[in-house]
Amino acid sequence: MTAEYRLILLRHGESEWNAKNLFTGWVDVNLTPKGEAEAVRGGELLRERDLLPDVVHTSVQKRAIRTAQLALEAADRHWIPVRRSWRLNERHYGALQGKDKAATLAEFGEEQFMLWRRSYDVPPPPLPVDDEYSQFHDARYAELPIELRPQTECLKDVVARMLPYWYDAIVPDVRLGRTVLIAAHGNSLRALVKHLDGISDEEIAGLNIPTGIPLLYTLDADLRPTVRGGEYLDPAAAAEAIEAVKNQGKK
Ligand SMILES: O=C(O)[C@H](O)COP(=O)(O)O
Repeated sequence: MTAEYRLILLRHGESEWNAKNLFTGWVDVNLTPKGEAEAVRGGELLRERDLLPDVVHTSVQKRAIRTAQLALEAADRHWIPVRRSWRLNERHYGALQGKDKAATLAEFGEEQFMLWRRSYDVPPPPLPVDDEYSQFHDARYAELPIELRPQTECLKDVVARMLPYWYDAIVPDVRLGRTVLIAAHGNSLRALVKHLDGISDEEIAGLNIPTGIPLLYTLDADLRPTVRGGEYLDPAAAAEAIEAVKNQGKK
């Protein structure tokens, strides 16, 4: 019989900087009340579908951590083991961190804006380590060798730093037959989806992940998705929210 494993991806709920339309990256902003409600709804969807996580993996950023906590509370799974890694953090947005998306689009034009936002291998300019929006000296990265602390990243960089965690920390949980919840970010989840679905470097530009809606992947014995793209637990809300993410900056 073919083994089937369950993996649930959850982008954090709306953050304060999502609401303000600012590039965020590694800046540690909180959830808005709407984002908190999205996280709770995400947990309710898990409970309704009997997809109760056995273990949760999060980034070290509070919008993902709090989303996981709120979702697990709503699913009555407060008690499950938690693991966190900087490798699940949002893409470091370099010098764009703290900048308004619409103003950046107006200043640099659509081509450059989309290159920075969605190209696979073009990072934004680096963020100086002493910039007000730099996290280079943040306590949570104190044990991270300085050569691993990014000052900017493209999606290709995120794939490279995320995959070791996937293979070494998440896959062993999946292989044990646990229902694994990953609470992370738009671009760290795009990196994982690219890997799982075998999406090309070009095609990945068109993939957007909405906040707060669980995305279920069922994986076969070789950890390949049985359904390419997985299944959003609220497909109608996901479709609408994906359009909104795609058009950020254009309003
Ligand atoms: O870091 C950010 O600004 C967002 O979380 C992701 O933004 P993006 O959809 O513009 O890449």
